[in-house]
Amino acid sequence: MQSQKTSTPTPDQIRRAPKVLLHDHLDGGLRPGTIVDLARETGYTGLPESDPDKLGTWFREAADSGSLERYLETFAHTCAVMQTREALVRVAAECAEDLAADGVVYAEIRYAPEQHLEAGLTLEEVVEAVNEGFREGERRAREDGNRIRVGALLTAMRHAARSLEIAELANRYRDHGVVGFDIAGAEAGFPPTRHLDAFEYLKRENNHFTIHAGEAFGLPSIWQALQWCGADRLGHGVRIIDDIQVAEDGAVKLGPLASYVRDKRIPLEMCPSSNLQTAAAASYAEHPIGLLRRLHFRVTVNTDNRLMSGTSMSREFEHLVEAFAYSLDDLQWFTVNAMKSAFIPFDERLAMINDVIKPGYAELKAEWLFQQAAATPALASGSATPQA
Ligand SMILES: O=c1[nH]cnc2c1ncn2[C@@H]1O[C@H](CO)[C@@H](O)[C@H]1O
Ligand SMILES: [Zn+2]
Repeated sequence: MQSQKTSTPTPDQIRRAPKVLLHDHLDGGLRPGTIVDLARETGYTGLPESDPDKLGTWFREAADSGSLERYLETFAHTCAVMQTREALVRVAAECAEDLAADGVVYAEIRYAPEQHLEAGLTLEEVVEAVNEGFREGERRAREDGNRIRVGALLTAMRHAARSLEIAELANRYRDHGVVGFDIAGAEAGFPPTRHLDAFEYLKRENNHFTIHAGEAFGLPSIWQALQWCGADRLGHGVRIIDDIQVAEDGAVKLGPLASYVRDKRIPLEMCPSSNLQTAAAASYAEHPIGLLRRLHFRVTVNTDNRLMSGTSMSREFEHLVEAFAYSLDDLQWFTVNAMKSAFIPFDERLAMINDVIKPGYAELKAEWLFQQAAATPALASGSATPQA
């Protein structure tokens, strides 16, 4: 009899598996229907479509542009409707609710407070509104029987000049819903060292940060993020592949930067679908995540922008299962990697791994046993005696 133990996880199992998300933009994950509602309520007339389904399609297609710069243009519409306290609370609450319904148990959601000041909110009011929304979403998730914990990462835009101010904001809200800092936006022409003062400040404060690096620009960006700025994690980091040589016989040689990233267990926040849209990778099967996972880099799987990529954590896992035949053990490995790399305290990360993630996967991994028993009713009724 063939064991089902190693069979491919089903979409339903993937959805029920506990998942951890470290790289997801608040302004890249709105429900299309919410964008339409908020545009009406706030008087924003610039939306390209007014029907939610068509608007969702518009975002996916417009973001499917082959360039990070064009991909980022779509955020003008989401940021436009996220300018009031009520809008931010709603978007954040729905974010937590949607992630929890998808089986995400821990998420770090990022956004750039400086992009939400157009209607007169202060930076503090933006952070407090988003925090309120996350708490509301966690509460609604509990009511629905789901469990999720959400922390915020404050992003500074790399083309702008407010990074030190945003880093100070992140530090001030450190024990109040904010768990770290990030820089995002166009990468080419805006190297991480442009914001060195912000990173040096956070290091002096013993605070945590990640840097978008190695997405639309290569090794120099990753090198700066790590060796000049001291990033705890890399947002994307896919281009680390440029420092890895695979010979025809399969022998692998890591260059000095790739060795450093692997040796120091630098977490890579990989976002496969987003990378296909910005042409940082050609297909799921060719995405560097396959090789990096085999080489035991500290790889994590993320959504980046659920709206623009029409994705979810479950969808990202499904794509990878299809491309690389990953098992539940592989999905657990990605999830434990992500939890180890989170910015919350060590004891909480450990409890999440031991008390939530491992038991969740253990339960899923045991399902084949019971499915098999149910599929052989003759044995259960005793009419067929198994041969010893
Ligand atoms: O993959 C990405 N690379 C770089 N920047 C990004 C990416 N996704 C979103 N943003 C940028 O981050 C801002 C704050 O959330 C978004 O408004 C968008 O401009
Ligand atoms: Zn991102």
